[in-house]
Amino acid sequence: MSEAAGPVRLRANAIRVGYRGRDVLHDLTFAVPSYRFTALLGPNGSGKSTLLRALAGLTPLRAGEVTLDGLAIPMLSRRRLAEMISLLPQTPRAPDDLAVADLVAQGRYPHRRLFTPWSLQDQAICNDSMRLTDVDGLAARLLGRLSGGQRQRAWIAMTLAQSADILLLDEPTTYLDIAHQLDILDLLRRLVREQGKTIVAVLHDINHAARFADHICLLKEGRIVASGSPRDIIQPSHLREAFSIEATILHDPYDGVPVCVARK
Ligand SMILES: Nc1ncnc2c1ncn2[C@@H]1O[C@H](COP(=O)(O)OP(=O)(O)OP(=O)(O)O)[C@@H](O)[C@H]1O
Repeated sequence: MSEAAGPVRLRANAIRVGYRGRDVLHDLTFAVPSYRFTALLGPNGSGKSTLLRALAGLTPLRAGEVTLDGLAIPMLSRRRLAEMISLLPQTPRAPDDLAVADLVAQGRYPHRRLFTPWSLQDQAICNDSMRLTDVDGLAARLLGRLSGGQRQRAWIAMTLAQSADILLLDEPTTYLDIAHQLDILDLLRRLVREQGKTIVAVLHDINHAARFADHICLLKEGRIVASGSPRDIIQPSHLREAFSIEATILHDPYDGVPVCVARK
């Protein structure tokens, strides 16, 4: 169930990850579908953030390996990895007195060389990233003076400015109002369709995953319980197994997308 049907660039092979004495991911294998938008869903504590960090090469593995284009991640330099993979963590940190434009410019660091001046291309990419995330009007504002949602969009802009092929996003819609949630999810889908990005995003909203993702990977207690298309995964049996909920699956009369109505 965990194998992707299409091409695969990023792959976790039987990875075991833990903190102190406890394993959190148990010999988990996951082939990230390339050029697709994958949603990671699962209950709190099921290991979604841990898996995302492991895919980004930021977590020591107790067993197994993560490979990018067939190479184990430790074989790649930090710079090379950052050119290929951009991670937006769940709670990113930056000084409150940093301006939005300066945060977004940080995204360019893997592409910059010592003594190379900031280029027009760097600036154009940052401007584009801010425009796409609707923070271009906030470029001069300090992070500490933004709302939670504005700050989250600034971080997404920084993640985009990195120009990586693979984006790993931990709860990118947190703090966003419904219109901005839909904007960001639509943007992610367009980045996949129009720019050939590969995206894995931790989402908590089953219906957003059903509507926007091409692929859903359902985690429970550090294991993948189901992985496949939204239609295959948004099923009462899978949702019961992962979340212990009773779900009724309807279909949006407008476009037929599955809609989950959940009860305990
Ligand atoms: N730095 C850490 N030190 C110790 N335990 C940790 C650490 N980070 C995560 N854990 C534990 O690992 C397990 C998986 O956590 P993880 O954050 O990956 O889950 P998650 O599915 O992303 O959860 P959530 O939906 O709540 O964000 C949890 O039991 C958590 O308590």
